[in-house]
Amino acid sequence: MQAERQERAHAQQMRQAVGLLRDSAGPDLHHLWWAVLWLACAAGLEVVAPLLGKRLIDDYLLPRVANWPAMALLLGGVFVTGAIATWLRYLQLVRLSGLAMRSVQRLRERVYGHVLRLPMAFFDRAITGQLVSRVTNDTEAVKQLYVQVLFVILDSTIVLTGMILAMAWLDWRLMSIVVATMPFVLLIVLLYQRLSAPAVTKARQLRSDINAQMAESIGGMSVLQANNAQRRFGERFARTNDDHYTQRVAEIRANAWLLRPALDMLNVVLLASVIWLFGLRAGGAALGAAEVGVLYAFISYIARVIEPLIQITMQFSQLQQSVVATARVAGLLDEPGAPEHGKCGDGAANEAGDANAPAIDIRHLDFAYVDDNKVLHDVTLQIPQGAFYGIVGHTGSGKSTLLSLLLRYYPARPGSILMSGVPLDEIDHDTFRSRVGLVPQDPFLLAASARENIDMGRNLPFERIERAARAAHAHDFILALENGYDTVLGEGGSRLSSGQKQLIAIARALAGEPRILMLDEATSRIDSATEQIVQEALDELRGQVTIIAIAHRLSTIRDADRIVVLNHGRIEESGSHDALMRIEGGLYQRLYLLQQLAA
Ligand SMILES: Nc1ncnc2c1ncn2[C@@H]1O[C@H](COP(=O)(O)OP(=O)(O)OP(=O)(O)O)[C@@H](O)[C@H]1O
Repeated sequence: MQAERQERAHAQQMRQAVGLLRDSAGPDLHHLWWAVLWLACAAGLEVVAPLLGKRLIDDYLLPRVANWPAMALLLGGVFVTGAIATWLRYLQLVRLSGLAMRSVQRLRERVYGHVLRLPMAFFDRAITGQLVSRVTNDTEAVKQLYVQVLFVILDSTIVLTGMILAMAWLDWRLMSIVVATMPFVLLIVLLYQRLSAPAVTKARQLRSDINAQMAESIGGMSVLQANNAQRRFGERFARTNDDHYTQRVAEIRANAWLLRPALDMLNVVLLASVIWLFGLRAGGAALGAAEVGVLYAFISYIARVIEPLIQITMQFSQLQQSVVATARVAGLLDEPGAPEHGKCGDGAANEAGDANAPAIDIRHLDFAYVDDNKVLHDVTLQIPQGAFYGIVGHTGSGKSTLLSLLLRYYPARPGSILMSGVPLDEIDHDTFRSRVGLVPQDPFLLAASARENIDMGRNLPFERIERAARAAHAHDFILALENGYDTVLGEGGSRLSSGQKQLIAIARALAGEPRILMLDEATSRIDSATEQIVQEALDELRGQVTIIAIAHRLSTIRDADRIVVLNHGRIEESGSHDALMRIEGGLYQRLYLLQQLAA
């Protein structure tokens, strides 16, 4: 049962790999046919060389016929066929390598493009290092499939077929001996596969784990060092690395102890059998001239017949690895992308919306990340255009979840959220993203200039970038940097303070000139002075932009038009700061007083 399941999984992986190979080759597929043609010609010429040698021995060397022109012609033939075969192999390699590299390039772009379009829910489960491994290492496996596996298997198969045909033509009985040994080769290969397959799969998985651990540790280095966890992480890494080594050794051992020696032995047995049969035929007498030529050709062929078989078998381990890797890439590509929005909506209405409708209209919204474990319960809320709304609540009360739904990171029930009167799921992607700006809790800066960080690939005119920076109160400190807007901010904006990073993130959001600005705890990491600057920036935007701010620090949203208090996913209270403070024993009042005490 288990074996059957494994077999089915393997067949499925193979189908996925072949499909991906075909797709990624795309318009270059004709190069493959040319490469196969060159390969067939080269292999054909290599089969001809021993026949010319046989002719030389049979017709001129053994009978001692000193026909120099004819002998030179045959020798020259051996040389020329070899030279042309080499040249054809070069041609096919150029085509196949080009095809393979362009395939990898195409595939990488496709995988990266697909990853960019995956819904946020996917990233809740994904491990960064493994994803990076898919895009870099696993796509490379496609090249291996083309250049190593496909090429060697094709080459060897063509050479093998040509040689068997030539041997059959020379002496079919001797050829049968050679062919009879082939099932043994197959048997050895199957045994090897069975022994090494678990180690191959495990080693791949462990390599991915090594990448994941490395990425995780580098990403969280400050936390790791602050907690003095280097030793534990080092030990965990060493264990994974050690397991990887063990699996690789198991794989190499199966190769070294079983595959190569068994196949080499088979080669020796085959040679011995053919020579022995010749001996029997001659019955102790000297061999006839014709037989010596045939023996020469057979020995030449046997030396080459086993090699393609070995080559084919040696590719199986590579084939296994590549198929597993390619199937993983195919699996990633099969992940459904984020839903397409606004396909059925009326474009014009979609673009404008209803100017009199609330900026955000949430109607009886329920939401669960998993099954029926609801995180939001029957949330109903209307946010007028140009209003400033604060959302507060205890940790885990559902604030970020609500924001994620407003940002369409997760699908809300159709029709449960409207933006300017248009259901959120009916607004097309570009309109939606141009309407909404986000300032996340973690500003996420690129290792690029201040200008690029604000622009974020949108190719905005510089005036707009500068206007946004001024509005976010970031302009002055950017100008104070050595190259102003062109100063590279370092990885993750390492050259800036937390507050400055946050201001850049606000400038980035404002540069899109959004109608709705969402702030997710944008002031949680900054000092009171910078918070003051952010507040000033928000004040200046009031009335022009609808602002929805999640804040742990209640001073940030104190002046909001309305503060919504969430408790266990329900709206518990809602009103202005003063109104909420008047609710004796109310949740907001308690939160506020607690913060005052702590301050
Ligand atoms: N991606 C997720 N998958 C599953 N459950 C989640 C996910 N994100 C949040 N939750 C759960 O949803 C609930 C609400 O979380 P949410 O992050 O919305 O709270 P919050 O009010 O923003 O908290 P905080 O103030 O700590 O940021 C929590 O119980 C949390 O465990």
